[in-house]
Amino acid sequence: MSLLEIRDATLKFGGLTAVNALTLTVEEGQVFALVGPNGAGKSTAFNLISRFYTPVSGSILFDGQDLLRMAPHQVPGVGIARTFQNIELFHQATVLQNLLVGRHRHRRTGMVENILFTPRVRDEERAHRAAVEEVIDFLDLQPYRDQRIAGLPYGVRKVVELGRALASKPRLLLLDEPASGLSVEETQNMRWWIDDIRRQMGITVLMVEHDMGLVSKVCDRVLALDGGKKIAEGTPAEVQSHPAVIAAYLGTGAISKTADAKGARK
Ligand SMILES: Nc1ncnc2c1ncn2[C@@H]1O[C@H](COP(=O)(O)OP(=O)(O)OP(=O)(O)O)[C@@H](O)[C@H]1O
Repeated sequence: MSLLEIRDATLKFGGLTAVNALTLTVEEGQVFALVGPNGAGKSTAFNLISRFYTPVSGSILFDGQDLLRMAPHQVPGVGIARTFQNIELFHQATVLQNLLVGRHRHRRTGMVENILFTPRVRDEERAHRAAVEEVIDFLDLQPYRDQRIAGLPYGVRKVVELGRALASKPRLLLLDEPASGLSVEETQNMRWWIDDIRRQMGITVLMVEHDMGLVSKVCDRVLALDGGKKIAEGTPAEVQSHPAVIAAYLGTGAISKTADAKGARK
């Protein structure tokens, strides 16, 4: 059974079909990318999986479970975590506190136990701390662990957001433009982390990304959208050289520029 199966999903905003009969299958252990020019429907597809939007037709199954029967707040509980195009963190809280938020889905103790700070609460707290410290080590966030988000550079915030998603120990990680706004060096680090997230942590990754250099290095499979429709699917090389993809990007120059820039630093 595939980990994620979207069948014929369509979403409209008024008269605009943002996602048009999208069919997509992500296998456990894959790193899969959704690409396409601006307005192609990539973020909308992500928001369908997160259940922020409900398709007018089609189905979405996660590990065989019908995601469309779930409310958005139930999605992390089945093992799906995500990052956002515009980083979503608690700016006045520290890195450690933000990562602890990621542990929310694993909390088993109730409000009364927490007020009384029972031994069960103390044990649970220790386990959450240990899980978060593991993520801090993995992402080299030790120098920032007690700093507030508000004072951190953009590139570090981006890593913290990734950390918050990882702290929930998901089976599927949705990354919305993980390289956007990052320097060449930070993008390189992101590449290693995505590789390690798959290899060491065994987490499946589905990402939206414009940087074709990053996509071609970390992804097994790529699906290209344009105008809400699938126009190509295959390996990064197959999709990049597909005539429909070249035509969709024609004029934006994005696909060749990003590939050239990353190729140069290889
Ligand atoms: N909340 C909304 N209300 C109305 N139209 C929307 C809404 N969100 C997105 N759209 C439209 O739906 C289409 C797909 O948008 P979407 O944000 O999914 O594209 P995208 O591929 O993620 O683009 P980008 O790469 O610029 O983020 C676009 O035409 C966009 O203007």
